[in-house]
Amino acid sequence: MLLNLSPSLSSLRFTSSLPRRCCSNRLPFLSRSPTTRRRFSLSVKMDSTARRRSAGEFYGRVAGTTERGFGGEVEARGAELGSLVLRACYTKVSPSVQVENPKLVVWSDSVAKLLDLDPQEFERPDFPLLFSGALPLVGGLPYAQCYGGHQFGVWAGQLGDGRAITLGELLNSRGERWELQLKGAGKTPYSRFADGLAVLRSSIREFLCSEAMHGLGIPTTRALCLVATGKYVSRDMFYDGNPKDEPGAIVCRVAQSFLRFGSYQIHASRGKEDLEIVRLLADYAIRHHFSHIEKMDKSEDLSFGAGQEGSPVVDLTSNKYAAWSVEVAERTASLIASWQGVGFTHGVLNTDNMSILGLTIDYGPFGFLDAFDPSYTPNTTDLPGRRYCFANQPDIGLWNIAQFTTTLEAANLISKDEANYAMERYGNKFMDEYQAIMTRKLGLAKYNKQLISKLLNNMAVDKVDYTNFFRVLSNIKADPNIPENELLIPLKSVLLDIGQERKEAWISWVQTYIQELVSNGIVDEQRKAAMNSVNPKYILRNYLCQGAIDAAEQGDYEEVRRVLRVMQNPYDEQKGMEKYARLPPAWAYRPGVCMLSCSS
Ligand SMILES: Nc1ncnc2c1ncn2[C@@H]1O[C@H](COP(=O)(O)OP(=O)(O)OP(=O)(O)O)[C@@H](O)[C@H]1O
Ligand SMILES: [Mg+2]
Repeated sequence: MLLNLSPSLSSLRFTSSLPRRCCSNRLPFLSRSPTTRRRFSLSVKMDSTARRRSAGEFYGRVAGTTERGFGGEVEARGAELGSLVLRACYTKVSPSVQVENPKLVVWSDSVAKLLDLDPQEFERPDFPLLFSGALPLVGGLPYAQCYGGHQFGVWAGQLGDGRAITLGELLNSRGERWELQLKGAGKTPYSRFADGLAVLRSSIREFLCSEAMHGLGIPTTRALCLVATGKYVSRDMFYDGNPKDEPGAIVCRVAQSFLRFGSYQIHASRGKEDLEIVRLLADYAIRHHFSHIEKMDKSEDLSFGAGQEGSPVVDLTSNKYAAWSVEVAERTASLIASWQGVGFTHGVLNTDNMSILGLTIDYGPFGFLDAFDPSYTPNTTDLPGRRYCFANQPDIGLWNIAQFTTTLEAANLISKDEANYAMERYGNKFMDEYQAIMTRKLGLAKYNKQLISKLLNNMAVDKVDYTNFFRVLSNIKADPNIPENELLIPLKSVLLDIGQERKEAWISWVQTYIQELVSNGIVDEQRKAAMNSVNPKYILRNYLCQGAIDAAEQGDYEEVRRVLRVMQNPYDEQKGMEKYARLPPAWAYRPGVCMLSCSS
């Protein structure tokens, strides 16, 4: 039954979606058992230049672990246990979640604006029913996508969408395409062994972090609203064999597209008969999300590599897929550089969690750095090898791009040279962006590798808070005559418990920093304003999420809403909100707060 909707929700303009011929409901053979599945292994080819240029080595030195490697074989979660959906990239399926007096926990007015949705619609009594999927949206065309991925470096086959159901794609008045997706809306043909549901705890984390990342200016999937279903879901949060009933919830997330690297990999993995789908999906993505590539001027000379010894010419105007792979590589590089800038550690950088639009996607066991620690990983599953730790993210991005370009190569869309070229561009883009970001964080006019490297080294040794340090750094004056015993005064709130020897190391660093500032010649006040516009005062530390979760699990949603408001403007001083800039309290170190599992 369709509800008689008020003008705003009912006037959302849903549009056509993924290629119709790739819908499993149109195919005679839907699925087969996993026993007949093929094995898929892609070797990783890292272009040596790209690798050299990535920042991992840099962090590696800081951590004193130049030898990195992505070791620690962790068993890939989600081995194929369900049936496989073949020769299709999506299946029409409707949300099937059970609800009992569902409640709207939190919502985002700014996402409503993206969709041209009247914010008053959040007050509709049937809103929680519509956005838990219990009632259908007029004009919606719900479906779940098929994708696979490498998990912890191991090919894991078909994975999703196991619990995310797209309600449809909207066109807003500016002609932008926005996909609405419910995460935790019930089983799909891709759910394998699991229940298709999500809990309030993980949904609050996803909602808050999506909007916090947007507030920081970092590309991300967005979140329109979060509904508590009123039903309980069983989860073994610590994987200790003691599952607990937790309140269920559903986030409605929004992005221009949720296509992932794994959306392409799955079809390449299935050999000849599915390669056509790789091409169709690539055409779809380019047409709708990279249309400038299709319009590229063929007369423009975009040849690269000519004249350099041993590097073949790559002409991006002659192959749109090559141009596309370069853009995906560069967007990924920019994204990861921006994560490094704010200390964000994703926690599960599997290829199924890599967006082709360069968005942050899948807020599972993520964490922002508190004390600077290059080897920090927030994910307990990642602990043996720390494959996804903070310092490894740039290299993992490249590893994932290597999987993506290998996929396009397997589908005969790009050549080996073009694949190598995309990886090289990843490395260059990452270093350019990373250097620019760190230069801005320090308020410098030009990149100073030694100064930054020394700083990170000092921060690692003294476990200095990554966010608060850069915020107070802007208080340093570019005055070479400040007496030595006063040099650390502006930093005293962040240099805690350091002995005389370490004080000397910091004084020496501050002296060099001041010399650099003096030679840059930027007026102190101007520099301070510029630095405060890139160094956030507020960051979504895991303990802040936990405070909001604890209250929400008791039925009080005010704290979630307050944290959202603070994180929407992370660069502003906000009166009365200083407590949200504090370091984690002792209770934050209990299991499940700063260190999380994938159980959600
Ligand atoms: N409770 C669940 N029921 C069914 N499928 C699930 C469930 N939890 C995870 N999955 C599926 O397992 C795959 C890998 O898990 P991951 O932790 O990345 O999931 P996720 O948080 O649901 O993903 P995303 O935010 O990327 O959509 C995903 O494709 C996801 O759809
Ligand atoms: Mg995921």
